[in-house]
Amino acid sequence: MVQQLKRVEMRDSRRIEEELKALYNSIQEAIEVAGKDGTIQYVNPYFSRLTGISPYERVGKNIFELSPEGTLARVLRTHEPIYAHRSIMEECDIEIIANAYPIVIEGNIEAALVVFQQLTEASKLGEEIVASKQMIQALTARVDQMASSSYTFDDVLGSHPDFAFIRNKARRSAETHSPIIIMGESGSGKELFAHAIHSGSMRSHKPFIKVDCANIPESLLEVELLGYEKKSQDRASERKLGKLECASGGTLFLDEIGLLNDYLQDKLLHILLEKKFQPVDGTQTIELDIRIITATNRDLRDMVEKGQFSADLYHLLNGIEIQIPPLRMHKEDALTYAQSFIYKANRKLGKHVIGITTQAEQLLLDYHWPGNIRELKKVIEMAMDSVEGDMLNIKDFASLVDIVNKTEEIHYREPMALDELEKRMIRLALDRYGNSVEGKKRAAGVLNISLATLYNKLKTLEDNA
Ligand SMILES: Nc1ncnc2c1ncn2[C@@H]1O[C@H](COP(=O)(O)OP(=O)(O)OP(=O)(O)O)[C@@H](O)[C@H]1O
Repeated sequence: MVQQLKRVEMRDSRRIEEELKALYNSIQEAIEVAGKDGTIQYVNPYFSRLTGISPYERVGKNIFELSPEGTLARVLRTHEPIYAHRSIMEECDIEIIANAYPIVIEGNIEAALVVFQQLTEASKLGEEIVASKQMIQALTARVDQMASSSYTFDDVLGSHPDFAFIRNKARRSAETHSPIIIMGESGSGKELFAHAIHSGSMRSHKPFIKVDCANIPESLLEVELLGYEKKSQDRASERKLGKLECASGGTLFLDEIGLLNDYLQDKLLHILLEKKFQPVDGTQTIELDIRIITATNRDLRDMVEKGQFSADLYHLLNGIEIQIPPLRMHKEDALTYAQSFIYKANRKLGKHVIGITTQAEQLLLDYHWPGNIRELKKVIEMAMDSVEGDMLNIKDFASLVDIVNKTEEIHYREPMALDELEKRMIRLALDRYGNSVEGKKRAAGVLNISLATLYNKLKTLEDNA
């Protein structure tokens, strides 16, 4: 019975041996096996084909002598497998990539086996592709972080009821999936609103990508949006990611959409309808997953009526319309903005300005701000450059004084409370003749009141300020 069992075992192990030999012989990878003392026991036919070394030249030699730093010798020393190891096989001067394993029986290392291939251009390319993919993933994560918007609704200052109403509307619309058109004069805060809407949306952790339709030449805008793929003769392809793809998962902000030419309006319309696109000269189809926010300081509806803008595209983009009021319609907020710009400029310039004199504040409130909040920012920054004390005063806003004085005349065509009119006239006269005693005398003369009355009125104005 025992004899019978032994015969069966031997037959089985011979069968396994033969199966392994057939496998090793047919495999298109080089195999080499060394015993625990380093003696090479076996090389398969592919090993000889690849290296030009026959089994007779190889088997029986010791791997610790032939290649002490090679993978087989290292596995025999460490008992640990090695994966995807690149090296030059010195005996035949070919670059190889190898996996090596210990053969362990009942806890003891008995041998080691290495399987390797020549590192061809194709496999090198494969490795490079994997490395490139990893790099792209890392870069995409970085782009997501960098491109992601850093402005929120907390940065959108202003408490005038009309302005607060619009901000609330924008805040609510952020939570929807609708495309949004932001309209408003230049410098009124359209881009800031777009950032805040993105930050308040479900896409906030994804990129916020801006395309400035005004500043990119028409001829480049298509590539800017769609990207391109260029195949050269050596089949290596050059690819530039378009903004539509960069914004994937996030928000694409198309600034000055009114400047998009007919061809691109049409193209954008089809992309939005089909929800996919191909890069310029490319064959690959890319699915579209973005929210579009557009901005314009033009009257798009009027452009549609005049046939200057595609009606279909307008309706597609106009899910929710946000109309930002110009600063002159919420002038009271000018002082809040001014204070925040002073705070930022203090930090930038290392100054310690604490505010604005009442007279200068009045100037800011009187000015009509055609360039809106951006212009106010610039005016404050210029004043911060010249200021000497800790308060911005009227002479830090010299450029505005003349304009305000000229436009006052236009303002006074509108009816207003008599005490407001009196206050403005007194200020106008003092701005013109100065605050010295001599200046006040001349101002009183022009206003047709006594110097004492002027002093009394100034005192009352000061008390009420
Ligand atoms: N409500 C606000 N609170 C604080 N700062 C604001 C506000 N609105 C705009 N700003 C600031 O004013 C400047 C101009 O704003 P923004 O660029 O958003 O205007 P815009 O309408 O997009 O201008 P344009 O039409 O010229 O592109 C920016 O520095 C912005 O941060």
